Amino acid sequence: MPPFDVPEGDPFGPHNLPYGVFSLPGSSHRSVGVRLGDHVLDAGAAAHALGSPYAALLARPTLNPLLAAGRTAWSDVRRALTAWVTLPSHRETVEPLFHPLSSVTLHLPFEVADYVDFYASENHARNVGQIFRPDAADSLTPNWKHLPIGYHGRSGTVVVSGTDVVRPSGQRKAPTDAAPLFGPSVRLDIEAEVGFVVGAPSRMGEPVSLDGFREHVFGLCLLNDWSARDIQAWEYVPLGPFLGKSFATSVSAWITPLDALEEARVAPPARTHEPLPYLDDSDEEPGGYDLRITVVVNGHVVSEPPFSTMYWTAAQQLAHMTVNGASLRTGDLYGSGTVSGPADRERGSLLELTWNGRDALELPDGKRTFLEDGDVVTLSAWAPGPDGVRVGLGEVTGRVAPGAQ
Ligand SMILES: O=C(O)/C=C/C(=O)CC(=O)CC(=O)O
Ligand SMILES: [Ca+2]
Ligand SMILES: [Mg+2]
Repeated sequence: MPPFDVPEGDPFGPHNLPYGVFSLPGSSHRSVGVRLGDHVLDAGAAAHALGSPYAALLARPTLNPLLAAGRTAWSDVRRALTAWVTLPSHRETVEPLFHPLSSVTLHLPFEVADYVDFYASENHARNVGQIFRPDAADSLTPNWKHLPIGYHGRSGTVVVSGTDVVRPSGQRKAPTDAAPLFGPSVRLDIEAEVGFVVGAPSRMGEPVSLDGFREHVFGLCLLNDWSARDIQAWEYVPLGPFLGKSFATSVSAWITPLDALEEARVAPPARTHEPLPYLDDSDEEPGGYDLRITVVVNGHVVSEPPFSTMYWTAAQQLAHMTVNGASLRTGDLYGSGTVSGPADRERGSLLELTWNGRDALELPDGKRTFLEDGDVVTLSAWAPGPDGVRVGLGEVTGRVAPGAQ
């Protein structure tokens, strides 16, 4: 059982060390935790016991102080943690500060400041374009290859993995309906995404360039952008997503630091249009990440979206988000946009997987177009790590609870 002896090849070995926030049974006290195997280390308690200068940053109920501390502190803390969980000399002190994962409650690990969601998968954008705008000349809008399209979402409804999602009610109007109807959504969907967590803030009026990505972004998580397609299709013209998406966004409990994902960096797809200079990453380090996502509905794998296929990178999204001088705050979260690969079973939404409900998925326990009450959706992912060992990205799960009638 000792966490020090985590099996070789474990995706949550000492090469990973994602951060979260946990509490123990019967206690409301929240602590910053670091995952090792199937245990969580009380990072603040370990820092205190070892007399670390980072004890004050880590002995907090949220990751925000650590996020705000910036890249040098992030690297120092990670180096220290790696030593604490691997050096035999620390074992006696640190080992009692681990708790089995099964015994703790995981919480939303940071206070979400602003939330932005992008639209960066070309496969997804083309699929949705064909479904929502079948009469348009091109499935991509004319701006798509020139800027990463996004919208500001609702940060107050970002919830941690495991939180039930109540089916939203709202207006819908199919082209065949004479007038709008009101009631619980009948086209509740998921969107498999990766969320990027901003740590270091920026100043208003000062855009963050592509190479500022690593200075400002701490790490990433998995994100499910729950979407009510019927509400969305009726409301979105001309200002974009609103109530069809603002009711809930789920994130994984573990934030994987960018430093754990060095081996996963890959070049994004070849650009078919030369971007404007502030988005031109041709001379930058590879901005893509090779993350392999799995989408599971009620225990059945329905899709395996490959994040490496995303056209716009997280660094380009950050540069675009701030090019007008908008500032970053600690705890800002931005979603990559739905991840859809080129193959049918690589699509990141039921909208695409069922082609707007036309082609039901045949699951072992029945057909599925959109989500039904009681359905459980789980996104998980891993990335290549050092020496062929995987970096586990944890999971984000949620159950659909019935809406108000
Ligand atoms: O093309 C549209 O009108 C709508 C697209 C979406 O719903 C996707 C969205 O939220 C962005 C994304 O996740 O890629
Ligand atoms: Ca989305
Ligand atoms: Mg959402």
